[in-house]
Amino acid sequence: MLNKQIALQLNGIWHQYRGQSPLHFANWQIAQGEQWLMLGKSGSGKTTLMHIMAGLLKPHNGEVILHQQSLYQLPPGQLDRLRGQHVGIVFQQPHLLKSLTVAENMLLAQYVGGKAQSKSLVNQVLSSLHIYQERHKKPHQLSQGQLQRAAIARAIINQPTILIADEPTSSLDDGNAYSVLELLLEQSSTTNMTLIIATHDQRVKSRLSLQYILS
Ligand SMILES: Nc1ncnc2c1ncn2[C@@H]1O[C@H](COP(=O)(O)OP(=O)(O)OP(=O)(O)O)[C@@H](O)[C@H]1O
Repeated sequence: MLNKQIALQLNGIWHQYRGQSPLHFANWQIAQGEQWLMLGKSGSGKTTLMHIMAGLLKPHNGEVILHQQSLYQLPPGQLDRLRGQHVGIVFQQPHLLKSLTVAENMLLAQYVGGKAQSKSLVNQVLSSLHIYQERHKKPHQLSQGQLQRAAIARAIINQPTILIADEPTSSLDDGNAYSVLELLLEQSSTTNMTLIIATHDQRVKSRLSLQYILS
């Protein structure tokens, strides 16, 4: 059997917001290319854990190991670099700069990620997500489905090895939800990108078999 490379590992993580009960998270080992669902009722800590996994929130305790590096033991500059190199994030609400067009948002993401700015790569990614025609539009000129696809394009433009998506389909109608989900799964399969989707969405649950459940 092939020995799959471990992409991300959580050991002994818990976090406590001021004045709240601590949130404890079970240990989790994720191999490169795996496609996981993160499930849990509202308030169970899904968004918190995604931020911890992505290097955006240091937990009170425990270790996040991303490609053999213990994230929060790194100095901030190195943590940012490692995150920029490996992790793409799709937030619940698309994070695009309102004053820039879709294509300009992608070019900015390349710049911020320390990559060469490449219009041809931007065009290729926008085409693969079926929003090439919308490249000169600003976020407020897009439909919800187009906006979410643009957010996915922004998250994958730097070819992350891990994509973390927080409720990526919850605001979409059935047609758009299925197409966004298929795009995420296809992107993950063709590039061996690890995929982690937090969701309440029944339409998503039936398509992924690996599940991490928050209690
Ligand atoms: N910045 C914060 N300050 C204080 N408490 C917070 C903060 N962010 C989240 N919480 C609390 O932590 C708990 C977990 O929140 P979190 O957003 O991670 O849950 P979730 O599972 O993503 O919820 P939902 O499915 O409703 O989005 C909740 O009780 C929430 O009120």
